[in-house]
Amino acid sequence: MLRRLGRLLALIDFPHPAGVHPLVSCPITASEGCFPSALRVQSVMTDPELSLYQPPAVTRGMTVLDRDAFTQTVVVPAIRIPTRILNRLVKSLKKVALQRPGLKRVVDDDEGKETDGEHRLLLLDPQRIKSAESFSQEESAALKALGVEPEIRHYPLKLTYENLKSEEVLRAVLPEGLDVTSGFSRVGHIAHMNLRDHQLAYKNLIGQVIMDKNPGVTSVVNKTNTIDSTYRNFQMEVLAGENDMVAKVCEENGVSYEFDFSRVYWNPRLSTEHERVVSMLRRGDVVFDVFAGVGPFAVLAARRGCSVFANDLNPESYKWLKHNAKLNKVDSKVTTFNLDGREFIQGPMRERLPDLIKSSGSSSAIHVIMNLPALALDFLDAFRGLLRGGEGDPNPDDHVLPRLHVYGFSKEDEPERDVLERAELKLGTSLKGRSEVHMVRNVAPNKEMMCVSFSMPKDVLYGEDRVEEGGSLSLSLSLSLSLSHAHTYTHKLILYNLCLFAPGCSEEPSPKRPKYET
Ligand SMILES: C[S@@+](CC[C@H](N)C(=O)[O-])C[C@H]1O[C@@H](n2cnc3c(N)ncnc32)[C@H](O)[C@@H]1O
Repeated sequence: MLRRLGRLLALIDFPHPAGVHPLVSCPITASEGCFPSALRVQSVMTDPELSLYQPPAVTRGMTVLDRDAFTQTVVVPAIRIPTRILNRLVKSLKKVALQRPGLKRVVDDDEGKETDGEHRLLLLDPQRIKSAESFSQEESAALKALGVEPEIRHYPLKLTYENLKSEEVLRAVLPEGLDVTSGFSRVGHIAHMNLRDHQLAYKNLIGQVIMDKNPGVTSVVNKTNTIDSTYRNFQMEVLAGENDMVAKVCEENGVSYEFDFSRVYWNPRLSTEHERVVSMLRRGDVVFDVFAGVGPFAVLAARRGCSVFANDLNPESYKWLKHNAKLNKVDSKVTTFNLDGREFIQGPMRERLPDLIKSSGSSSAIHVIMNLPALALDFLDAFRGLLRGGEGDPNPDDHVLPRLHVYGFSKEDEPERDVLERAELKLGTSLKGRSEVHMVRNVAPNKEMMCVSFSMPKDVLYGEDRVEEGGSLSLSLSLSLSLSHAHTYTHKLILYNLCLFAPGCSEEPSPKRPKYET
């Protein structure tokens, strides 16, 4: 029967009515023998731009998901293969075989039934196979070698919601021409989306589709504000599924974390960065994690054999930080604090540093991690004069001093230079020759997340410039540094004029206006 249909199709090129997409066949509410539309396959086969699925018009603008409305019968090319060589040939034709979620690509052949199932049909991708000539040389050779005619048949295929990809469903629903991007971050059972304005009218349907199409996702949430809260957590709205925000994340390295995603900071895109920094640590090293969150650096470092002092201001992060240390059986290696970062540096860290510096050397090192990119660089002045006049050697070797890894966002053209200069400005000294800058990731158009790593200069820790909590930097020193680092004429001029009023500010000649800058 199918062969007869195929022959018929090869002869007829039906015109399709205006406004009807040539590929659109009939909704499945009609019987499978709904051939008038299936006959339009001729046009389908000649238009490479068309995708297999062209949604029924009733799906456009849908806001409550009606899965049945997506069902459709399309006609796809197929090749008839003797069952005994099926496996061999399917392997040779795998590049052109139809690939669809939940669909079998090898189906019974009506005629095969008559001949005791000696033949099956392999369904082919209509984008790749339009006629017998579409097969590649290798594919044609494989067919020839096994004695199979490359004759293309036409198979009416029932596509249901289950066989569609999420983009296909959303493209069918959302207004034509608008972006349907359905990307999300996965945090345990939660899919976390960031919908655009034009998608909001369809938000619950989008959530449901994401849940249907991604096994293991049982909750879909949408971010409802930008991440500008103190604790760096998102406000979110549940679009579909359960309202359980306590997620369990199992990382590839065998570490698990649990936390309430609605109340703490967690970014699945940082796992490479966590591993990069922790790979620099050695067993026996000491780590101070100033903005630890729920512990992705701290727990990983402790698992590597380091002693960790981890701090976070958010009481909820602190709770899960302790929980995660326990969960990963490193609670004896992680001491936790619930303090402001500056208090942590000037309190618990300051108390421990003299002894640690005394005992650190070739076998162990001290690391300080500061991952709060919007603000961490501003906390660096807390190290100025931190150990001045205290216990311990006031003149230790450079290599025993802490190594810092400080994160910062930059929107400048030269983000490496920008974050390094901001670090120098806050420390009141140059980091020339003792720092590295790493680009972590692009967080938004023209906004980079950077990490500056450097060994803390002795003169910062033991120098004069003790800055108490809430205190200000030495104005003259800051101005001198910024003046020597300013790149634009305007910037230089402002700083130069401020310097004139700051006693002790280094005297640089008045900046010259370059020709190209106004
Ligand atoms: C960007 S998150 C980083 C968390 C974790 N280190 C990571 O890599 O995923 C910054 C963390 O700093 C905490 N935080 C914000 N302000 C703080 C402050 N002043 N002192 C200490 N922690 C703070 C937030 O609660 C948040 O957990």
